[in-house]
Amino acid sequence: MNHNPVFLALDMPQLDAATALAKKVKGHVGGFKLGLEFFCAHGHHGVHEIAHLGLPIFLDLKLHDIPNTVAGAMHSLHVLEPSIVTVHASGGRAMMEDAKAAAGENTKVVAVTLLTSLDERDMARTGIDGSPHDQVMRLAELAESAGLDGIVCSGAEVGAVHKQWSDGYFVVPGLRPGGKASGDQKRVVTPRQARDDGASVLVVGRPISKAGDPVAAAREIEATL
Ligand SMILES: O=c1ccn([C@@H]2O[C@H](COP(=O)(O)O)[C@@H](O)[C@H]2O)c(=O)[nH]1
Repeated sequence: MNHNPVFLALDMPQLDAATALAKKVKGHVGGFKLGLEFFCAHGHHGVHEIAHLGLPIFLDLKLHDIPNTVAGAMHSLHVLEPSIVTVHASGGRAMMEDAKAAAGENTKVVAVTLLTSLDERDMARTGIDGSPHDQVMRLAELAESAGLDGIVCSGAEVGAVHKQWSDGYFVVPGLRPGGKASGDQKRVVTPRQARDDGASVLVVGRPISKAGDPVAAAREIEATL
C-alpha cells in the first residue's frame, strides 16, 4: 500500500487540543506538521509529545536569517529528529547551503519559494516583478543548486517544478478539497491535483482541523488520493 502523503498542520496553541486531534486522525494521515504557532507555544516539549504518536514530524519553522544563525538553529533541532524542516529560499544560496550542511542526516531541508497566501499583486507590493510561476521556478533552481532536498510551492506550480527537478521533494500547502481559494490562501488546488502533479507531501490544516468531524474530513481526503 502507498504511504499517505498528507501531513496534518497542527496550527493551534493548546497542546492538549493538538494532541487529542493528532490521536484521532493518526490513522488517516501520514505525518504531522508543527509550525510557528505550535512551536512558539510548546517548543521541544510539544514536539516530543506529538512525536510519541509515532508518525513523521515536519517542523515548518521557515528559518530565514544570516547563514550562521540558521545553521545554529538547525543544529539545535537535531535532537528532535524531524523528517522535514523548512527555510526561506529568499534567505539566499549561502544560507540554504549552510542549513543543509547543519541538518541531521535523516532530515530533509526544503525551501519555501513563494507563500501560497501571496499572488502577483502581493509580489509587486514587495518589489518583486513577474508572476508567481516565474518566482517559484527561479527560487526552485536556486534551492536545487544549494543542495536542498526540495521546495515548498503551491499546487499551481508543482507540475512545472517537477519537470525541471525530477528527483526533488515537493511540499504543497494551500490545499482545499473544493479547489477554491478561501480565507488567506490565494494559490489553491485540490489534494488530488497536487498529488497528480508531483507533490511529495500534501499539507492540510483547517480543512481537517476545523471540520465538524476531523476524522471524516481526513478520511474523505485520503479517499480521493
Ligand atoms: O506557502 C506556504 C507555506 C506554508 N504553509 C503552511 O501550511 C499550512 C496550511 O494550513 P491550511 O489551514 O490548510 O491553510 C499552514 O500551517 C501554513 O503555515 C502555507 O499555507 N503556505
